[in-house]
Amino acid sequence: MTDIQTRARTATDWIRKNCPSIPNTALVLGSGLGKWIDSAWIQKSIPYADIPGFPVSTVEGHAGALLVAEIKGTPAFVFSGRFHLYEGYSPREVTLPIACLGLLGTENLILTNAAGALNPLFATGGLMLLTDHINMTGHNPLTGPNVDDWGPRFPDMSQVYCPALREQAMQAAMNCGQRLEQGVYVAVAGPSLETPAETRMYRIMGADAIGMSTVPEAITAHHMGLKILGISCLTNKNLPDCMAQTSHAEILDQANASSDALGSLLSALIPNLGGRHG
Ligand SMILES: O=P(O)(O)O[C@H]1O[C@H](CO)[C@@H](O)[C@H]1O
Ligand code: HPA
Repeated sequence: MTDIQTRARTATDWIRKNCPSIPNTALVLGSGLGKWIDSAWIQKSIPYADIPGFPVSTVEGHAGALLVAEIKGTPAFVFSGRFHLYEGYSPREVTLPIACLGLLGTENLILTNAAGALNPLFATGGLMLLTDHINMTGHNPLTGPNVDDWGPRFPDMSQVYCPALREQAMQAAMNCGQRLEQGVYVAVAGPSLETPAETRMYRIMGADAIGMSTVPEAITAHHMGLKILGISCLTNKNLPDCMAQTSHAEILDQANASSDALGSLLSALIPNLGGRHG
């Protein structure tokens, strides 16, 4: 067994023993995107530091706790805080919580993030559904010996973001009267933000939004057969010809401001996802 397999199994066994239920849906909250979760929905909040084998969150805006919640009556795991490559974690460590979900048998995974808008038509504060991604991190969480029990050596990536979940998300947005853009997310390693020349390159490559997360998680989840939905909150415009300065503080402020819109969308969507636990 590889070290990461052992850590994932240890963490999974611990979660199984210590959580009142194993929900069929899990949500990863991006930077500053957790304000909408009603404290009354949280059955249990487990600091990552309590889960053996788990990394700990080091970035502001990422609380670092696994919440066992009921979102409008539907059970969900909420990862309040994620891990990024720039924190110094290996690609496998960054996605360890996702591997645990695969081992627990959770079926639906919603990945959210704060991202810069590369598409000039997308507004700051808006939400974008991921139709696809480009991995420019220079890393892949599946590097190294393949864990055959988890998935194939060469996973097909022709459809990472589940079309049926996307359709349901579009429907939920319509029901909430919300605009939901659709586009391609490019992941970079960070932590430095992009230069105008880099921004121009990513736009020419076909990306609509840019961030430093989500893609490693989506690769691991897809490898293990989870159904994935990705939603970016567009916290800043990232346009090469009128590049405005930005900072993590500004990104967090905008994520906070947009968090209620994300919350309305997810509260409308999650109860309709269905599956093992409804
Ligand atoms: O992708 P999330 O975790 O939302 O965070 C985004 O916000 C941070 C930059 O401010 C980066 O970590 C970027 O990836
Ligand atoms: O403009 C950005 N670039 C990279 N990551 C980000 N996360 C939020 N905004 C950005």
